[in-house]
Amino acid sequence: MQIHNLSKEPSVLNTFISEIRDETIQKDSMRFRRNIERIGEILGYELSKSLNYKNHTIKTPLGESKTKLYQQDVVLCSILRAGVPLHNGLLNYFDAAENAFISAYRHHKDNPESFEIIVEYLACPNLNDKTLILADPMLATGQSMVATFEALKPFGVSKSVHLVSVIGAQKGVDFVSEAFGPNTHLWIAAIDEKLNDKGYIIPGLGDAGDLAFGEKLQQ
Ligand SMILES: O=P(O)(O)OC[C@H]1O[C@H](OP(=O)(O)OP(=O)(O)O)[C@H](O)[C@@H]1O
Ligand SMILES: O=c1cc[nH]c(=O)[nH]1
Ligand SMILES: [Mg+2]
Repeated sequence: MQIHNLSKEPSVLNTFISEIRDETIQKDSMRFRRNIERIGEILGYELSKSLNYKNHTIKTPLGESKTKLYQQDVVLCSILRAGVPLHNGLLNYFDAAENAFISAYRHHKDNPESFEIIVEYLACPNLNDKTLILADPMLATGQSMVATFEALKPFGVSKSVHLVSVIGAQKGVDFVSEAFGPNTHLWIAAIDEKLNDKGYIIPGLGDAGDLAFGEKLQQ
């Protein structure tokens, strides 16, 4: 897996990351969602540089312009709930992408320290020979990404896989790096040091789904 950690090079992206982490600014849920969306746009732009391009000639009113355009074979799959604003950001740039949605949540069983990933809802187009982008803002243990990819297998074999995430823990990055094959990429805005005993990224930002959409009752 090729890991593209965008925070290695300082840019305006750092401002958006700082705002979603900041315990005061992140309380503005509209700003939180918009910042995740803006980060999705930046990650999508960087990812776009790795796609396949073909020569095209565009007729302008005054002549012809030669350019290269990417192959329109992108399927954008996001993990509910926190994936929704990231999905919107990516879709802002991949206009004609097909879309898949999957619900994968961490179900805490007997104690807050242990959980299993529950996949319930899945809507997905044919993935054969497509460019699959799997998006989830938080890559903590990496189990949600791996469980999602497993659940997508009956829908076909994509020609390439791109994971897109905002903040990851090194442990989760190592886990997906091992689980996904060589023809895969991870596009990520920041990689943090560790997880706490409840599987939250430290320093991270807290609970992305709750910050974007409000607290949910535990099932
Ligand atoms: O890498 P992992 O250890 O699998 O954890 C990451 C997952 O946890 C969060 O989802 P959560 O269960 O909080 O659901 P939500 O989006 O509905 O809040 C997050 O959005 C990821 O999907
Ligand atoms: O730190 C974390 C880990 C999982 N999900 C979140 O929203 N935050
Ligand atoms: Mg959550």
